[in-house]
Amino acid sequence: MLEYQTQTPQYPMAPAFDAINLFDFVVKEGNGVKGMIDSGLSEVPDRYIQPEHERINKKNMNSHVVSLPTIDLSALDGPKHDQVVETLVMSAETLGFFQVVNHGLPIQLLEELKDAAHQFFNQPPEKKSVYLKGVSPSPLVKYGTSFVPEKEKALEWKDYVSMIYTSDDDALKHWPDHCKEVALKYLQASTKMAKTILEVLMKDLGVTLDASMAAAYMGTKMVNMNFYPTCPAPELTVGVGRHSDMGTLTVLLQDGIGGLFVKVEENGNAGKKGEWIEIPPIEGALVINIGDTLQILSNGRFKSAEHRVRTTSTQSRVSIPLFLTPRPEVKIGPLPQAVEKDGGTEYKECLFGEYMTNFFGEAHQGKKSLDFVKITQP
Ligand SMILES: O=C(O)CCC(=O)C(=O)O
Ligand SMILES: [Fe+2]
Repeated sequence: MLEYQTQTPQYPMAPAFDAINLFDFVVKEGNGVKGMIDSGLSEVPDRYIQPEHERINKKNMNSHVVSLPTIDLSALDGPKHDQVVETLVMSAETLGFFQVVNHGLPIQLLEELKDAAHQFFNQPPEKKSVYLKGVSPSPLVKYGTSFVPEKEKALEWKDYVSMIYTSDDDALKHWPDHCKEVALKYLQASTKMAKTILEVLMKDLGVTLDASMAAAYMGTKMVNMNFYPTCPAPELTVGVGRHSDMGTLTVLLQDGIGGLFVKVEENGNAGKKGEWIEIPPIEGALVINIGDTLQILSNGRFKSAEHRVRTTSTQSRVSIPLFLTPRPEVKIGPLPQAVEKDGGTEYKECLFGEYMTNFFGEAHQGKKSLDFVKITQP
């Protein structure tokens, strides 16, 4: 790993931020949280202070060590095949989060990817703000901060860049130079791995994942690079608020800093219902989580996990998710095989595009996104 140094502050003294000024500086002008910190800020501005119940402090974290399965994916091709399938299915049915090793992605690629993320965000603000929504030279690249800043009372302590995949050529043409090659390799290899995992999970539902289904449910691919600058008071802020991912599967590379927490939905090996447990950083591992779409397709059997990210005061953190989602025109609803097994349907059908519009329509609010299709019993 390279050593990272925060850039020399660009202002000798912290500018006096009032609320509007701050929003313009961070969000509209694209300085991001990183620009705010680099300007010499030493206190968390009001706009970033979370209400008490959303803060991530020692009190509402698990106190005991939990053991989460780390799955050796290469064992799917050997005598332990059935055992690995069982662990994958069990993890998807309970926590909705697991980690994989021997996943086929070279460790060096993962290191290069984290380095590329640091390099991108360590650029001066004007290099990043060219990709702001509305001015970006490409519809495939978007740089921003928080989740939906205009709709959020308290902003998230995070900057990001999103890269949408349409083809290899487009990626190499449009994605930022700093990360395009490595991000594309990550996307290609992770997609292949995620397809294997989806095949296993679908088979358990009695569904054979053919090429057209894979294209339907994982047809949109997007790599994000998240950057969480150091925070002077982590107990007052969140890196990402409580949410579930909207798509089918997410593959996530996190660095060694930690701070990703998942809510336990049902009592089980992983912990007690309602408890937040940390997905510990494991070198060389990738985190996989189930998104809302797979929960819907499986008629509620596989759990899209609620998760959130804590900030730290010591070092900037990076994470790089690959979101695999349906294309907007794809209809999502419980698969007939799952409904037949369960004798009833939990969710109504909708177009994924409609689901997405609703998802981005509000600030992060846990798993509320699923209410959009949930059938409520009279
Ligand atoms: O940074 C992380 O570990 C998770 C980020 C996340 O949940 C997301 O981008 O959806
Ligand atoms: Fe997420």
